[in-house]
Parts: sequence; C-alpha cells; structure tokens
Amino acid sequence: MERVVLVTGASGGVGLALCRRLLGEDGRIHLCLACRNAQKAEATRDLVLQEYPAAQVSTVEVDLGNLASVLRAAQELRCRFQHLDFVYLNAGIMPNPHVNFKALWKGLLTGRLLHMLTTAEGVMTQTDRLNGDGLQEVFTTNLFGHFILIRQLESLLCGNEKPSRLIWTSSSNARESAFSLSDYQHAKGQESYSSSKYATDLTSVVLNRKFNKQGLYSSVVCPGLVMSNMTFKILPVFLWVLLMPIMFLIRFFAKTYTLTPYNGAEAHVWLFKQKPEYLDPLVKYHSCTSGLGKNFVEPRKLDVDEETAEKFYQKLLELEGQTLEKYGDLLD
Ligand SMILES: NC(=O)C1=CN([C@@H]2O[C@H](COP(=O)(O)OP(=O)(O)OC[C@H]3O[C@@H](n4cnc5c(N)ncnc54)[C@H](OP(=O)(O)O)[C@@H]3O)[C@@H](O)[C@H]2O)C=CC1
Ligand SMILES: CC(C)CCC[C@@H](C)[C@H]1CC[C@H]2C3=C(CC[C@]12C)[C@@]1(C)CCC(=O)[C@@H](C)[C@@H]1CC3
Repeated sequence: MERVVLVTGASGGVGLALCRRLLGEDGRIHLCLACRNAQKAEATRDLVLQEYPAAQVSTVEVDLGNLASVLRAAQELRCRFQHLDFVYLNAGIMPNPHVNFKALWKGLLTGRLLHMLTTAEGVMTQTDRLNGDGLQEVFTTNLFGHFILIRQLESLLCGNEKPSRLIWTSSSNARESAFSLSDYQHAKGQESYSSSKYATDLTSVVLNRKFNKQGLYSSVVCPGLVMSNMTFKILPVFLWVLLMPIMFLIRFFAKTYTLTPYNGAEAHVWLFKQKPEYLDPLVKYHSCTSGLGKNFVEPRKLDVDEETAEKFYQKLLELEGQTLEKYGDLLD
C-alpha cells in the first residue's frame, strides 16, 4: 500500500528540498503539499512533477497562522485520506528579525562566538504581532496551527495498523530561557521564534508520551543554518552573497552550517528511513554538513524539563478547547 506523506511549508526552502528528496528516496509515495497559497502550491507541484513525472503529488491549502483555515484543511484531508504515514510540520516564520552585531563582537572577545554563530543566542530578536484569532502570530504559525492540525487528524494518525510519524522542524535557536509557561505565546518578549521552537520541542516530548502506545511517534529536527526566504529577510541577499565564502569557512568549525535547503533536509530524510521504535523521544536530530560538504545527522539531547512540558501541553489543550468552541461550525 502506498505511503502518504504530508509536508507543510512545502512551497520553498527546506520544505521544497525535502519533497524532492523524499521522492528520490521512494517514488511510490503519495506526497501532499500543504501550502498557504494555492497558486504557489500548484507551481510547486508542477516543479516537483517536472523532476518526477510519475509521482503522485497533491496539494492542500492551509494557512497555519489562521485557525479556521487549519480546521478546513484538516476536514479536507480527512475526506481524502484514511491514513497519514508521515506529517512533516515544517512551515515556520521569523518576522521582523533584528541582528545584534554588538553581541557578536562581544562573543568574539568572550570566546562564545562559535556558540552564537550556531544558535544565535543573544544575537537575534523579532517583533511579533497578534493574528486574526487574537493569538501571537509566531506561536500560532510555528506551533499551535500545527498542533490543531494534528489533533484534528488524530483518526488518520492514531490506532491504525501502521504507525504514523510526526516530524517537526525545530531549531537550535530553541531556548528554555526564551520560553515561559506564564507567557507561552511570547507576547511580552522579543524572542518569539526561539520561544515557539522551544515550545515545539516540549510538545513533541509529550506527544510521544501520550500517543506512542497508539502508534504515533513524534521527532524534532534542526536543519541547521540554511539560506532560504527566512534567512534572506534577516540580512539583504547581497550581504549573504558577500558572506558566503566566510560561511563556507565557518562550516569547518560549525557543522550545522548546512547552508543549502538540500543539506538542511538531511535529518528529515534520515528520519524517513528509520524505524520509529528505535528513536529517542528526548533527542533533536540535527542536519550537519562537514567542511568538505559531506552530509550527516547528529542526535543531541533535548534540553527539556518533562514537568514543564506536561504543564504546557495542558495549556495547549485549554487553548484548543477555546478554539474548537469558537469554530464549532467548521467541525463535523
Ligand atoms: N533557514 C534556517 O536557517 C532555519 C530554518 N528552520 C525552520 O525550518 C522551517 C522551514 O524554513 P525555511 O525553509 O528556512 O524558510 P522558508 O521561508 O523558505 O519556508 C517557510 C515555509 O513555510 C511556509 N509558511 C510560512 N508561513 C505559513 C503559514 N502561515 N501557513 C502555511 N505555510 C506557511 C512558507 O510558505 P510561503 O512560500 O507561502 O511563504 C514556506 O513554504 C521553518 O520552520 C524554520 O523555522 C530552522 C532552523 C534554521
Ligand atoms: C555568519 C556571518 C559571518 C555573520 C552572520 C550573522 C547573523 C546574521 C547570523 C549568525 C548566526 C545566525 C543564525 C540564524 C540567523 C542568522 C544568524 C543570526 C538562525 C537564527 C536562523 C534560524 C534558525 O532557526 C537558527 C538555527 C539560526 C541560528 C544561527
């Protein structure tokens, strides 16, 4: 029986590279591209079919930052499929990024530069805003929209003969100190991206605890630093081009400088080939590239407190309850 793979944020960057690589691994999968823009989704489908003309590729429209759109997409997917083998929860945003170059300079003097260049700790801030649902946009797009999506797809993911896999694109920028249970949407701070990725790690840990017995397995990956539309919003493209030789040099010391979306998708593709029972739920799988350009995957222990993870999960369930009450008319 064909395997069905759903990829969010499939229209560019890591998501698109992942779709191409997955079809290279197994041309018989049914690939469903989840994109917020229908035209982009069709263009992506055409692009993928040019490379793999015999592939089965469909599209579904979903704006992860808009909960009504997420509920409609879930309804559509429930009608189309009986089972989802893999869901790559990859779409993500980092709006209005600001780089603190002074901090990088200080890092050079204090010996923390390499750490800063790979995690952006103390280097990046963002300005977030409220979306149409009255929720923080980064939290909703990067985590909560995905959470609602998988919860609404539970019948396709849990309790079936075959296991199902969730693979979240997290980040090495995920940091406990950017996250707080009392402000889990990160309305007050300026590190909404870091907070949303830490929240992603917490969520994955609890999903494993609650759903492994029902055949659902969740993993988190970091694609490393990748040149994509997201990073092109951090610095102007010409500056990135000028910095490219330096970044290739940095890669000799920082293996997470994967730089291309193809390399960034290494951990996602590796997980596609693994048996879920053998994976560690408390590990993040990092895509890495050596100085000479060889790709590999490095597992690193997650920095999560399981009690905080459980408390946060309860808060997600509360917010889910409010969401479903608000959009009752969109439910079956
Ligand atoms: N680039 C990097 O260095 C790193 C990236 N990551 C993570 O990797 C993932 C992919 O990012 P990357 O490929 O680099 O960035 P891109 O900006 O290239 O891709 C992001 C994708 O997410 C989609 N997307 C954004 N907002 C929404 C939304 N509201 N609803 C549906 N889809 C949406 C975009 O769609 P559209 O084309 O319509 O904009 C696009 O397909 C993200 O989760 C990011 O946080 C993690 C670590 C490092
Ligand atoms: C490398 C150059 C010589 C200087 C570039 C300075 C900064 C623009 C980068 C240094 C560390 C980078 C970084 C990210 C963005 C660009 C930097 C801040 C990320 C935050 C991008 C998104 C992620 O998810 C993280 C894994 C990246 C961590 C490193």
